[in-house]
Amino acid sequence: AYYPSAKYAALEHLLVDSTGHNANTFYKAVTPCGNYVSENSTKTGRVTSAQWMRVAFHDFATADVAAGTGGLDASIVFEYTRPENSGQAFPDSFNYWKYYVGAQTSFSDIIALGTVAAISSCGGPQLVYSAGRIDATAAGQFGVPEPDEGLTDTLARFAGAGISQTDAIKLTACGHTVGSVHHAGFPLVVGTDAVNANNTQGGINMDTTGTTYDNRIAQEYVAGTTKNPLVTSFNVSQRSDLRLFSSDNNATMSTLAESSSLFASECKRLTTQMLNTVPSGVSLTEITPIAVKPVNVTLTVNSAGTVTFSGAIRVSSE
Ligand code: HEM
Repeated sequence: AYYPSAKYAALEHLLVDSTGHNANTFYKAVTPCGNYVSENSTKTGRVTSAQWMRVAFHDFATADVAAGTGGLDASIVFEYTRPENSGQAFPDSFNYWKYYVGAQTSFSDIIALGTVAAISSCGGPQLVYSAGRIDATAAGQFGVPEPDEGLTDTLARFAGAGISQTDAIKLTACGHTVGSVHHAGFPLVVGTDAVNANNTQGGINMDTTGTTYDNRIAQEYVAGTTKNPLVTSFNVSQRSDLRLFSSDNNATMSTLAESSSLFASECKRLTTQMLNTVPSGVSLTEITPIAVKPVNVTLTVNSAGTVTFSGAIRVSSE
C-alpha cells in the first residue's frame, strides 16, 4: 500500500529522492547543471537542464487562459516538429522522460518536474511542485514566440497565456539565465563562427554564467556587456530579447539586475505560474516531502514465531 496514494507516493519519490539509498535517476540528467545526458560528450554545447526548461516554456506558451485550453498538457509531444519548436531540446528531453511516464505519472507532470529539478540543480529557487496534470491527446494551437517576431505579436502571445508585459520580460530573463542559442537550429541568430571542435552545435550562452540560475543575464544586459545572441545577433530582426527587454525602457531588467533575491523570488513566482497553467477542469495537488517515509518495508513472520522487520526509513532533516 502506498501513502497517501500510489500517485502521490510515486511523484513524491521522484521529487525528493534525488540522492542516497533509494535515489531515483531523474535528477542525474541535470546534475551538475551543465550536464548533457543525451550524448556522451560535453563538446556539443548542449545542456540538459536548459533543454528541459525550454520544453516546459514551449508547452506552456500556447495556453489560452481565457478559453481554458493548453498550458502544461504535454501537447508539445505532438507539436515539436513545427518550425516554432526548432531545436534538439525536444527529442532529447522526450527520450529521457519517456521512462518516467507511467500509470501514476503523466507526461505533463514530468515536464513540470523537469523544470523544478533543473532550476534547483542550477542554483535557483526551490519551487513548490504540484501535480495532477492530464496529457493532451492531440496537438494544440500554434503560437510559441519566435526570435524574428515583432514585439506586439510576442506580447499578445504572452497575454493569451496570462502573462503581462512586465512578467513576460521577467519570465524570459528567468529562462535565458541558463543555456544557449545554437547555430544548429538557429543559424539566422548565431553565425557559423560559433561552431568549433569543442562546440560542435555552435552554442552561445545568454550570459557568462550559462549553467547558473542567477541574475547575471540582467546585469550584463543593463551593463551593455551582454553576449546574449537574442540581444546582439548580427541579424537585427532576430533580436527578440532586445525588443522585449527594452520595451519598457529597460525598467524591469534594471530591477532584476539590482537584486539577486528579487530575481529569485520573481522567477519562482512566474515559473510556478507557468508550470501550473493547465486546461480548465484539471486540478493540481501540492506534492510536499513526507517527513518520515518507509521504503521497501517488509514484515516477515519467521518459523519460530518471531517477526523480522526489514527495509529502510527516510527521515527528513528539515
Ligand atoms: C519572446 C520569448 C522567447 C523567445 C523568442 C525565445 C527564443 C529562444 C531561442 C531562439 C532559443 C535558442 C534555442 C536553441 O538554440 O536551442 C532559446 C533558448 C532558451 N529559452 Fe527561450 N525564448 C523566449 C522565452 C523563453 C522563456 C519565457 C523561457 C522559460 C521560462 C525560455 C527558456 C529558454 C531556455 C532555458 C533556453 C536554452 C535552451 C538550451 O540551451 O538548450 N525562453 N529561446
